[in-house]
Amino acid sequence: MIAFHPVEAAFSAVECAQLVEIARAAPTRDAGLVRAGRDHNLRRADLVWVDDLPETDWVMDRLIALVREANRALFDFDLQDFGESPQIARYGAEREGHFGWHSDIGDSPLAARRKLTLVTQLSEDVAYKGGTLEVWMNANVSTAPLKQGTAVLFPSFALHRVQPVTQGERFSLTVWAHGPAFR
Ligand SMILES: O=C(O)CCC(=O)C(=O)O
Ligand SMILES: [Fe+2]
Repeated sequence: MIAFHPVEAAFSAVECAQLVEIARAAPTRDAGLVRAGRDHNLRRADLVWVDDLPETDWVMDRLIALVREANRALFDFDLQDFGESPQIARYGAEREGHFGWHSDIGDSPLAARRKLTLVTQLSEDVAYKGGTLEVWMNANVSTAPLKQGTAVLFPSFALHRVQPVTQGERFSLTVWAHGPAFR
């Protein structure tokens, strides 16, 4: 089983910058978790849902193509739909934005069907300190490349975390692909 799969230049630098600007202009929600209730010790981030943002249809098209290709080449999961809006998260140093160890599979009917997670680095690596995304599988913890525009895909059941941002701010774009239970 593959721990995670990086895809370089999933989005161009110009596209990443554009998404960050659109997200900045939108009203944010405090990060909720897959289970109802908010635990700021577990996650501190500002969230916007891409479906709520203007002129972002191309984003979903790109994400679908990326997931399709990686799934065909590597994971071979039975995926059926993208039932949730992609999200853009901002982790800021002003409150040590972070996300502790978690799996993306949750209790709600939608979160329970998550099978593949894709996360794209929208910020330049020099824009922040800390903020590394780490994925724990097969007894190894792997760090996602920091390069702007690089995406990583991993099974949604894999434990992962975002280390606290200690300087600057980090933006990421996350989407989940859904399907029937593993069997
Ligand atoms: O921002 C990230 O790098 C990861 C986001 C994440 O794990 C999530 O939204 O479930
Ligand atoms: Fe996650």
